[in-house]
Amino acid sequence: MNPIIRFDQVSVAVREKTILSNISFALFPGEKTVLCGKSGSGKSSVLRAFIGLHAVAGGVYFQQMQLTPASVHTIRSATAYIGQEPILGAETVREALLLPFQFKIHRNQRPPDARLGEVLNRLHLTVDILKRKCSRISGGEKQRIALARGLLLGKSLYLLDEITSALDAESKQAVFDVFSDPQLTVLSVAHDTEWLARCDRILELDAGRLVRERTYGNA
Ligand SMILES: Nc1ncnc2c1ncn2[C@@H]1O[C@H](COP(=O)(O)OP(=O)(O)OP(=O)(O)O)[C@@H](O)[C@H]1O
Repeated sequence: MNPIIRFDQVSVAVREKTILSNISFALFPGEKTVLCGKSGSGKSSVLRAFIGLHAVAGGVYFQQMQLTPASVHTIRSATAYIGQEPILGAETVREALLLPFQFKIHRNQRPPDARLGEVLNRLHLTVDILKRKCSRISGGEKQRIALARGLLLGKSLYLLDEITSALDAESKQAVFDVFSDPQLTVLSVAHDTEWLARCDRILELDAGRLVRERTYGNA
């Protein structure tokens, strides 16, 4: 089986400062992997490197395809990247959810309202949020709306940056339930021990280096 994500000796430098150093790992279909480590250790940079937001030295691969200026669009289209403060790109939540379906490639997949409600409920949100302004919803709500958009598009690869840190217990459980789906592959950043316990693998970073790989409970 080929990995969905592979980093082969990846380094990233921003303005001559090395922020990732020689990172190698692979993520296989259906796996849930979490990056942990101190603040500033490079966790979010790993996610950003995968979607081409950093210039990288070394190889970043999606399936067998290397990340290059020519492939970056394909990689982004296949991935649901949920950053700490997602930009939803629309005025209302309904518009944000339907935004990708305006484009030709997804036009005939436009979900009916019932489907929007179903996905929102799965994430412990109600349909009332559809008419709210994106500028007036919380960071945790924005992340769940970005997640809902990924689910509506049928994406199977999720890059999640601290998506449970701002959530109450019920919303967090809803997110856990969504990602208990064995079809979904997840590369996440988290500190939350409950999230770590649900992941197959924990990659620990320290000062931009991958220093340890373990499963929960195995120190
Ligand atoms: N665009 C950038 N320009 C300059 N420095 C950057 C940039 N992006 C990241 N860095 C630096 O790279 C290092 C790693 O940042 P990163 O956001 O990946 O850390 P993190 O482990 O995710 O931190 P946190 O847990 O606080 O979110 C930090 O020192 C950060 O200041």
